[in-house]
Amino acid sequence: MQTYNLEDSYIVTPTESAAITTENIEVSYGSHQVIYQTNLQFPRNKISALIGASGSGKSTLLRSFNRMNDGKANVNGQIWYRDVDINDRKINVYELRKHIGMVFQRPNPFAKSIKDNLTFALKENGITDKQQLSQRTEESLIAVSLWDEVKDKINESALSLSGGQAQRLCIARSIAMKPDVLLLDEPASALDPISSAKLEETLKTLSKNYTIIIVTHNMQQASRVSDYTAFLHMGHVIEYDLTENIFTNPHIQTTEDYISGNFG
Ligand SMILES: Nc1ncnc2c1ncn2[C@@H]1O[C@H](COP(=O)(O)OP(=O)(O)OP(=O)(O)O)[C@@H](O)[C@H]1O
Repeated sequence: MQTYNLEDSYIVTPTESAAITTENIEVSYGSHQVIYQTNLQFPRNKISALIGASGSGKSTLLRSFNRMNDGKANVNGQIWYRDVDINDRKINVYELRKHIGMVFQRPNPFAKSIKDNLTFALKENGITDKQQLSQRTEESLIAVSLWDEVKDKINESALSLSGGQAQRLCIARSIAMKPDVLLLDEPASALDPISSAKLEETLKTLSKNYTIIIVTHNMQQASRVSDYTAFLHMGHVIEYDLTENIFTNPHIQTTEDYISGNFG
């Protein structure tokens, strides 16, 4: 692979107000540093994509935003969410994750009914009113365009759903808790193209009410779905800009080479 100057970067500050701002974030697994000096602002109610070759650090960076690296990696620097540094060790991680939810690569519904998948965490958080539980269930399923597909089998096992439906259920499960921010780590990589397209539509709709940060390997997906894109290379954010600019008019050679398929 061609050697690039990793200090060469082009990072914009979005004009919209930020939901999450990182300040000098660095992440290491033991002595292996995998994220370097990251300063990014992720705007509210927009979709931001993290792209880059395998091993560039996308998932590691994403996982810092709701403390999923705790116990695995050292994260230094600040991550601001509503004037709170969520990287502060004193933060209640359980509470934090009610505000910043995460959906993983493989759909992982609980082996419970569709309804129980959605109400489980709500009940754990003290919501017991049946009408309220039903309303949240319906709202969350409508938000991910799953309600019409499952409304007649809400008490059946979630394990009977297709991969695409199960992934949308997992997103519904996250938003049932009414978070602000949704982190998605390659949510479509295990889905067929039709389910993947449906998921992209869902994300677009959800971005009216949620801030979404998505890791994706799929550049077409990033260009279709996201408003902003950060390109990572060997743990460095090389370029961060409006998605349209990244894909049509990148400022840095490394970005251009990556998006034109010259490596990765
Ligand atoms: N739990 C871990 N322990 C040690 N090293 C890890 C761990 N997770 C990731 N790494 C290392 O951190 C670096 C970045 O990995 P990460 O998974 O964040 O990259 P990525 O860009 O998301 O890759 P991919 O697209 O393949 O998922 C890699 O060198 C990887 O081997």
